[in-house]
Amino acid sequence: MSKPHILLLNGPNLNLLGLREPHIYGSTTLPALTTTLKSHASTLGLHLTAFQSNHEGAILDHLHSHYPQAQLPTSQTPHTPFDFIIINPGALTHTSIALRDALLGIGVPFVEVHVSNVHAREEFRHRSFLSDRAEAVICGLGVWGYEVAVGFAARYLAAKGVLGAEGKGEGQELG
Ligand SMILES: O=C1C[C@@](O)(C(=O)O)C[C@@H](O)[C@@H]1O
Repeated sequence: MSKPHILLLNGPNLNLLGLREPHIYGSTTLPALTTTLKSHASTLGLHLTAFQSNHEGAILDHLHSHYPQAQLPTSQTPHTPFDFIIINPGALTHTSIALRDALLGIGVPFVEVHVSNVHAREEFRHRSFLSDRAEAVICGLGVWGYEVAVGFAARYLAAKGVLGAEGKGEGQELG
């Protein structure tokens, strides 16, 4: 069985992770985080690819690339289908019906991650256009939240039979 494909999708301004407002988002950069997550995913039997964009349309195009038959901009080639998505949509969380529609359109299960506790911040950050359709929402754990999401993805895919027993990785026999 080939490794299930997890997409790590980061939205606007998350390329500035580790640099922007470190008192809120910490000091880990996106490249460093991505390296850690790829290796964590691999230990769990998953193949993780990462995409970040500051452009809503580019994010939608990337999600649409799930469908090889979709009409994509000529510059974009189709990707292998995703089995699971870990998404931090940044500010698009609070504004983008188009992103919600794209995620629901491709029908791939996803977890919504926020580095900060959005509920302890400005009121406009309390609303999400995605949370009610997410398998889970993780917020306020710092960048560790992404690692938790990878662990969740492994368990979720194992429960669905997409990830073989050899790839479950985490956990131990009890009793
Ligand atoms: O860009 C971001 C980052 C964020 O998604 C987070 O990870 O905490 C929270 C959003 O409100 C904000 O716009």
